[in-house]
Amino acid sequence: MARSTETPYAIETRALCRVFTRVSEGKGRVVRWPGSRRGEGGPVRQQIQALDRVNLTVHTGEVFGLLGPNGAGKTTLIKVLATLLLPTSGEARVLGLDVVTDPVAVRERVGVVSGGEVSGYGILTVRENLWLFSQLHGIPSREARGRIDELLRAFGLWEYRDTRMSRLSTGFRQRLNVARGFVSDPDVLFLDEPTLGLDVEVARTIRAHVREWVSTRPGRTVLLTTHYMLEADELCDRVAVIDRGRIVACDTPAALKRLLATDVMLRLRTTLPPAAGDGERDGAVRRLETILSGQPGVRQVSARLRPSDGSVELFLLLADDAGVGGVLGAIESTGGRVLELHKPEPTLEDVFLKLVGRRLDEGSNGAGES
Ligand SMILES: Nc1ncnc2c1ncn2[C@@H]1O[C@H](COP(=O)(O)OP(=O)(O)OP(=O)(O)O)[C@@H](O)[C@H]1O
Repeated sequence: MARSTETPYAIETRALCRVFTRVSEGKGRVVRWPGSRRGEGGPVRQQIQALDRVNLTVHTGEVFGLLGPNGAGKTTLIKVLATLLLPTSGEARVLGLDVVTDPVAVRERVGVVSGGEVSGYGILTVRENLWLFSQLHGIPSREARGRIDELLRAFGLWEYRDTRMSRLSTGFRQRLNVARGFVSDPDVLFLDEPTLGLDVEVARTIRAHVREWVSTRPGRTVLLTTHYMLEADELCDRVAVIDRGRIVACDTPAALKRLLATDVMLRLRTTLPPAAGDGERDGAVRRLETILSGQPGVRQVSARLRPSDGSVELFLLLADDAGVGGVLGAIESTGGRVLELHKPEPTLEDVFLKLVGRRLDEGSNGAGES
């Protein structure tokens, strides 16, 4: 298919689905693998709906964030868009090009960086690695040299330009990995958890570079996945919240936070009910959560035990202030004592909790397994 110059979208998906089949030993919920007999406990096939009817449009020039817990489907979406995986059904276009019928043309115009992986050759120096990638992309030598120097400086790698990659610390290898994504100056750059595990300063450098790249090179688009709220909030023009393969919300960070404008948020720290022994602590936390969920005006509760001091952190969303007294009374009735109480301004984390019903760091419990 020829490139469409009409589309204002860098990325467009319609009812995009991707299903994986996982074969595992032991008990499963779904289909028995042919050949195994009922009751034998043989291998079972499990269907995992990693992407579930995803409709998404990303405008040219946007930094667009996909925010979701582990297993939500973020990497799968990037792999489909970057033509590394075929969709099971639905449509996906990058720069107007269909990823299924026109994969080569898509690949010529996109770049992919996976923060968790380090690509490159240990035997080559930092500069040689970038040079190699520039030549694989067919960048004219002069242009490549200038760009590589720029990237070495922007990512704090200048000092190490002649050091073999194998001699670099993990953090510097990751910088090199992300810098590599910019060498070909792609029209669309997919960054899968670009700052995963990096220290705060390096993560900030990378975010600053992404911003600058998009603002100084018109027509460039970034789709990044993250489960760092701050990253999504600071860097992204728009954010799609993804959970179990589904997009549950998509808007600017500010508009997403406005979703909570009418709600009252409370963060509390309490003691555990005194009767709870070591082995019963988790049960006691869940009981407290259940009791509070039943209070008038309470829309959402999330409770977590703090291993450091055995206290309980509670996050509550209330319909209005009138529910606060009931919440405090309910905590006291369980024998718990309130140690701290805050009424904070909403963050993207709160939005996520409201939309998805659990915290981002609680994971996905297996995306859309059936
Ligand atoms: N090759 C595969 N085979 C079977 N299941 C897979 C495969 N790749 C991904 N999955 C499953 O699909 C779901 C979505 O995975 P995906 O890696 O896209 O999530 P994610 O949001 O990127 O999570 P993470 O942040 O942990 O990388 C998960 O349940 C995962 O176990």
